[in-house]
Amino acid sequence: MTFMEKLKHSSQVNRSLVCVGLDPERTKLPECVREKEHALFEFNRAIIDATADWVCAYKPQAAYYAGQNADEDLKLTIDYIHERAPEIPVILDVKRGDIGSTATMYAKEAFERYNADAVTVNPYMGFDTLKPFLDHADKGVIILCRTSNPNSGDLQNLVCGGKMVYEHVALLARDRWNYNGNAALVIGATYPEELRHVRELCPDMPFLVPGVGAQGGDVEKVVKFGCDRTGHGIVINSSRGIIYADKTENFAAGAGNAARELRDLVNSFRD
Ligand SMILES: O=C(O)c1cc(=O)[nH]c(=O)n1[C@@H]1O[C@H](COP(=O)(O)O)[C@@H](O)[C@H]1O
Repeated sequence: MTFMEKLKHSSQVNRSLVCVGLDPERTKLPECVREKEHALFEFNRAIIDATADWVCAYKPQAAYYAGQNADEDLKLTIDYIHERAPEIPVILDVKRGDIGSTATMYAKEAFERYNADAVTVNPYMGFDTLKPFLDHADKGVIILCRTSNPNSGDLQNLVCGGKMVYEHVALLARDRWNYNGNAALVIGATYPEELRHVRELCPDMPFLVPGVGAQGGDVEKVVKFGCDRTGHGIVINSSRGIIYADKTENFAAGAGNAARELRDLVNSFRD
């Protein structure tokens, strides 16, 4: 199955548009797992077991593993998702972007070394830096368009050629870059009007929408403005809001409840 097929299937089977972000920080883990060998993986494993019925995707952010000298925990985590919940796609969040020869190695890292189903990429350097990812027709390539952070407008809202930079990205991703039908966009939940606008520009593209939970994005607006005409088309990511919902040894049950509650809240706003 391709990433796009897998995502459609998982969101239907679990009736969910929710993605759990697996961004564990060692100092924030409950004491009962913090001292274990492969503590980040052990934490993730319990979270995956507790949330697998409520989500359409998982999204580990690679910096949490690279920055804490825990690449092996990332590999163990992705392998575990494929084994425990093979219908749920894994989005490896790395936001890569570099010249073609280097990007080819980044694509190998994401799709061969880590066996991810999709990857996040940065379009700043242009098409030739995205092509090594887009050439993998079975994998999803999720392109930063209008990001959730406070200063995302510094560059993304600049007007050139009569359009804002993020609008150019959306149109390129919809048309020229989507030759394999595997392109998607990142639009932050913190910018609902931009989300509505990009949905108008790109009626059929999937969007990864981070920024609910810890960053305060409005879930109702995300659903109302972001869903496509079939009531799908968005993957709403929450990381800290789910994985740290309960900071005690009951963390996994807390994460399971938080994921189910977010799924139900999202579904309550769907037509
Ligand atoms: O590509 C992303 O996932 C991403 C894009 C963006 O615009 N904003 C954003 O927060 N993210 C990621 O989404 C996650 C958000 O985490 P929480 O704020 O804890 O839910 C982190 O892994 C971020 O790196």
